[in-house]
Amino acid sequence: MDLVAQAKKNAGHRAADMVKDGIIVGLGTGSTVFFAMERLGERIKTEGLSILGVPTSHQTAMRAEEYGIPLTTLSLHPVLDIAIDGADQVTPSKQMIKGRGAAHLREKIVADAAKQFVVVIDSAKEVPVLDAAVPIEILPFAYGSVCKKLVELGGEPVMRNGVKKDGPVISDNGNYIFDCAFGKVDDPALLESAINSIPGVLENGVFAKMTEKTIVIVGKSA
Ligand SMILES: O=C[C@H](O)[C@H](O)[C@H](O)COP(=O)(O)O
Repeated sequence: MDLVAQAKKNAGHRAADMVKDGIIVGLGTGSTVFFAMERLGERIKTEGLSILGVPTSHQTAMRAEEYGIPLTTLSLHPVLDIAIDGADQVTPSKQMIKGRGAAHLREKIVADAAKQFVVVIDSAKEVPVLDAAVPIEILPFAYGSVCKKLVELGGEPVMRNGVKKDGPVISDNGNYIFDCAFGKVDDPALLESAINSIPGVLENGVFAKMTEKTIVIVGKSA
């Protein structure tokens, strides 16, 4: 396992070890949170840990099945005790950009529903200022008018295309994903609200308003 994967595993396992018996856990999407889920699966088998997970993507639901983590829904459990998730960039004030895997719409819903948001990263994700392109989930019907408004906001929206599929990535919710560069983001909360105020935007990957309940775990590789 390379050093980055070791750091991700360390972060994921530390987050999973924070999980107490009998709680409801939001399960994010991505390579780092999958290490947390792997460890939760081990704890279920070896310690008899009893939890229910709320998955944020089809892939996470499949991984949960593989690791033996029982699942529930937000309709049955609208309040979660904890959500564990990865991120693409995180600042010292715990504002972040997420959505490399196009799962940020459900991830933000699940994080918002959780009392505590535990973010697991390796040190390459730590940045002084957010500057990555912001993933934005857009209703296909509205992508033209939304892109025009994003340009007016100072962004450069680029449709995310499939790797082993021609044409646009279609999210788990049936929508398009655009990656929109804004350069350095001086006020992430303002940008998050401005993007979401455009009709046709379902959600964007700036997570700037959950800092109080957020704990960031930066994994170590040794
Ligand atoms: O849509 C994907 C998510 O926001 C991921 O949590 C994020 O991209 C981090 O993924 P990874 O842990 O694989 O770097």
